Amino acid sequence: MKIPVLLLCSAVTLTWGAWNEDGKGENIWDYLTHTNPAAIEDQSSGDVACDSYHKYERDIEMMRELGIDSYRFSIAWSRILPNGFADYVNEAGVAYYDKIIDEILKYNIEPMVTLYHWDLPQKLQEMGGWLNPLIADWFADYARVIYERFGDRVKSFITFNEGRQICYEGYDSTSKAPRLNMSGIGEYICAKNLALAHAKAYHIYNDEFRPTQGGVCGYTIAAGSTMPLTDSEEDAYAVELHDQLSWGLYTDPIFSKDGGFPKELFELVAKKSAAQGFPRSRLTDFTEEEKAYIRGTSDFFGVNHYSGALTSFSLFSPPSVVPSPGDDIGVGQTAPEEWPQSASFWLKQMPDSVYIVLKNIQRRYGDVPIYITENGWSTHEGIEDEGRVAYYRAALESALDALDEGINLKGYYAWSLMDNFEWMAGYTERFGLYEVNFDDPERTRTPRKSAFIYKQIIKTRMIDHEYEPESYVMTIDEGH
Ligand SMILES: C[C@H]1O[C@@H](Oc2ccc([N+](=O)[O-])cc2)[C@H](O)[C@@H](O)[C@H]1O
Repeated sequence: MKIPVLLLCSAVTLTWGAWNEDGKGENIWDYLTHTNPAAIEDQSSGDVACDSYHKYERDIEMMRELGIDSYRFSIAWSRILPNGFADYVNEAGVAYYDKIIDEILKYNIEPMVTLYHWDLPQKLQEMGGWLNPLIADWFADYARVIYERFGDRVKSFITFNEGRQICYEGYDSTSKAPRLNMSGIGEYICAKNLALAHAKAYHIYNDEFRPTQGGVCGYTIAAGSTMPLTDSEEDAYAVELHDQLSWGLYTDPIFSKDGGFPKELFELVAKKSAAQGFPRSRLTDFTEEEKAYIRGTSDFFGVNHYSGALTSFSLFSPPSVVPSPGDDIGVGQTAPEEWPQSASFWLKQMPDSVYIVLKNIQRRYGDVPIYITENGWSTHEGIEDEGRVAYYRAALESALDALDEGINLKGYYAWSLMDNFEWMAGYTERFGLYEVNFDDPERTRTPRKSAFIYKQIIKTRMIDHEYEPESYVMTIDEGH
């Protein structure tokens, strides 16, 4: 089957580097890597990383080599508002993103801009970060600046990248900055504040900017493909609870018919909280007014999808007596040995996984327009990346199966254009179509085998399993 033109094939990266240049303020990842380098697997930081800040011309050349038609990137809040507050706008930061946007548009590459990809200005963290309800207004002020400065040219905005990774990993575990483990409380407070922040940013776009700018504004979560371990009713319910916690907590308030948090999860947390002696539930409900304000505030459903697992109550082993979101649902997961393993412990290649996740989203929210805003595979260093090639071919085939069944899939973004600072894993896991040499001050980029395969898929709109690159020399095709 030929890939329809509506399925864009594009690549994505974060713009790391120049951490303290041209007026940028400190963010929570700068703070974490500088104050606690041991927290990062290779004790590295994003100070220079792939250095997109200085190498953006080469990056755009790579986009043209691949022939992509859209580029998703995030804006660093503290590059635009160094302290997080909108009283002062850093014009040098605005100028940097202006250059990228203008330059990619010249080559007919559409920007898709994420407002928040985990890099909170450190000053705001010191005021409680996503646990402080005032942050909804701080984020809305920031969003307004972004629409004002870039919305004349950017027609696709995403408010948040991955609610759960912001809230659970940052505030209920130590696996992402700011690493505040608030035992079954942090994630739920953060989730509520995030939903309100998103809704405010959406309403501002919708009311003040959409009438003249005419773009779209959406939300992106991470969702794995969950399948029941057995065909028992219990395991089907385990899948439902797992999806409620890992993404429904963030998307039901926006996309479900009635709004608000997922019902079963909400009731379970209330019951568990009472049994644990809490005088009130650890998950505080929205008011009816808030529910109505949040419901319907997304023009599309963005999903970052990588992996999947088999799910069951029988696989759960209680970690400890300390309250936690995982303990609230009591569901465990496993992935069979035979599924290919990437360089990341959490990423295995589940058969038909893109199809399964898209069907799960459709079952939950109907025919909402969906963008796969990230999808990719990690390897270690090296440009021979057969694992990534196999992964992309299978993922795109699985997306085509979903399209065939009428799933409203609008676009596909590969993660990532090039290797980058991979959070707690530092530079030990590589996701790039292009390899970056982090030992080289020039941060030379070299196309991997997967870059040639991806280019061929974009060019022919076909997935040809026999295709091999003729050489490892990349050129820009006419018209790009
Ligand atoms: C590799 C990219 O991962 C994205 O985040 C995740 C992390 C984990 C899962 N998961 O299903 O377990 C999904 C998405 C992140 O947005 C990006 O920055 C990269 O780190």
